[in-house]
Amino acid sequence: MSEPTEKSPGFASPPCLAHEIDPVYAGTAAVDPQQALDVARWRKAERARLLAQRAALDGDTRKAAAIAVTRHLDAWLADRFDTLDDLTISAWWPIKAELDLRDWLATLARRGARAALPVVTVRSAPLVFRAWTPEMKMKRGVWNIPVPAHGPDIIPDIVMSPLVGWDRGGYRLGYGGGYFDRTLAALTPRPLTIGIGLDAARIATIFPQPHDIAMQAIVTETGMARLECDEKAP
Ligand SMILES: Nc1nc2c(c(=O)[nH]1)N(C=O)[C@@H](CNc1ccc(C(=O)N[C@@H](CCC(=O)O)C(=O)O)cc1)CN2
Ligand SMILES: Nc1ncnc2c1ncn2[C@@H]1O[C@H](COP(=O)(O)OP(=O)(O)OP(=O)(O)O)[C@@H](O)[C@H]1O
Repeated sequence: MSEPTEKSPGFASPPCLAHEIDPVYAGTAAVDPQQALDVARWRKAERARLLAQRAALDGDTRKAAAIAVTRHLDAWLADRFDTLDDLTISAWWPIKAELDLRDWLATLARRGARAALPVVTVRSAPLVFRAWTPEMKMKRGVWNIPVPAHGPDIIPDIVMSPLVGWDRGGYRLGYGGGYFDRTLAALTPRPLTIGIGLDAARIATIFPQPHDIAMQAIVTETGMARLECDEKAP
């Protein structure tokens, strides 16, 4: 499939922080419907390619990548926060060969922080988050993903989101539900956002659309990714 062309500036990676001041980048400018369709089609094919590439990795490679990621995350947290006390950090219950960070997530409670998982309560609406510990009773949510059966909705300080693909603008490709974008758009103040995935999942650009919200940092097994906007790095 050929790549969508960049007819409108709304489809290019915005220059750093341009989305804060320019309606084109802020997502309030008109979108060319044909181009939106082209991008959606292109993303579908890219997603399939990246998911197949990830699924083909052996389990040990994925496990090693997950451990490396948690080392980089710990270094980042230590650098950024004097203490983890009272921090709420959300991650995910792994599906489709995503990196499994659950052991690391479980250590957060012992370190004074709180782990959380995303929950789809309403289709095509923002995610909610619930506190998670390994002992907790779980139930099956959408796509059969286990979610905490009970507990109040909480708002994380840090939202870590799994990446199917990513680019150096900090933009992510997920499963196509738009859940993380909708969730981040709805949260004020916005939590810190960290995308987590494999180095090999990097693509030149995801052709960011007005609804796409860039991650402030991206961590892979090789470390904190260098992003085009240094200002975005937390
Ligand atoms: N492990 C994990 N948990 C997660 C996410 C994730 O990415 N990883 N999510 C992160 O978002 C949320 C679930 N995401 C979902 C994304 C899409 C669909 C869905 O129904 N997709 C449609 C196809 C959409 C399309 O291609 O346009 C489908 O399968 O029919 C469901 C849940 C919350 N939990
Ligand atoms: N803030 C929003 N409000 C309404 N619709 C949105 C919003 N953000 C994204 N969407 C819709 O969600 C759909 C999928 O978006 P996109 O391709 O960016 O998903 P994704 O980032 O890969 O998925 P996910 O975030 O679930 O991992 C798009 O059709 C988009 O219009």
